[in-house]
Amino acid sequence: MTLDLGLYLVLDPGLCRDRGMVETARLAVAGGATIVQLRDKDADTARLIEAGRALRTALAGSGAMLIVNDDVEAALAIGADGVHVGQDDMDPGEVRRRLGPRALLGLSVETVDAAQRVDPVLVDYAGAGPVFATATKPDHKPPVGFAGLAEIVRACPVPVVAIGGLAAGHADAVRASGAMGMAVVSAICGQADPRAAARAMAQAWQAAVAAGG
Ligand SMILES: Cc1ncc(COP(=O)(O)OP(=O)(O)O)c(N)n1
Ligand SMILES: Cc1ncsc1CCOP(=O)(O)O
Ligand SMILES: [Mg+2]
Repeated sequence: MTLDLGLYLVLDPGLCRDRGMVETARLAVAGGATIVQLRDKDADTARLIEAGRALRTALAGSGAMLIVNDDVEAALAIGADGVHVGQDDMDPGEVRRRLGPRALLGLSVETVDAAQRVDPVLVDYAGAGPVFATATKPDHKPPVGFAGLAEIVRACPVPVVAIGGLAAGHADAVRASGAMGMAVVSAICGQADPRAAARAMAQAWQAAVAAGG
């Protein structure tokens, strides 16, 4: 399966509220999300596995990839397409060793220096940001803005998905930075109509790609 970072949904169970992560993901993928990340910072491995298996079943046949945040053991048990880790999580070499060669490995990069250190033999894509300050991740690093994002993209040897405070209206600027997609939490999770929200973002992204080449 080809990696399409275009519209990358990062789930947050709190923001999904009563609709839940599975239904939010299903609607977002119906609207055009290409990747779904299971991110539940309060869940232990057993709970992640339960949630991830339900997500995997719901997304089967949709073409969307399933990535698990932070937890390699859960990703393996779920049969997910990959794992996303940050600079302060597990070493990418160790993640790759435990994951095996086929699964995707995403790594967060918040600075040009971190982007330059990405090993493309181990890492498949980078999540760069936050572009803007966001309440979704209270412990985020300083925002990089679009100029900082462009510098990170230039320095990074793997495709970059931008994250942090993004909405449909940012598609042109994100694309102009050289990033290959937009990762979002609150622009989809907890929205009254996650499918419509995802569709608006996916269409904005596709229009930005078509306009910019
Ligand atoms: C696509 C994407 N990019 C960045 C992150 C942030 O990862 P990390 O820095 O490890 O922070 P937590 O998400 O674990 O709080 C991400 N999850 N996804
Ligand atoms: C997980 C993560 N990593 C950097 S910012 C962020 C949260 C992005 O959430 P939102 O799209 O609601 O700003
Ligand atoms: Mg992490």
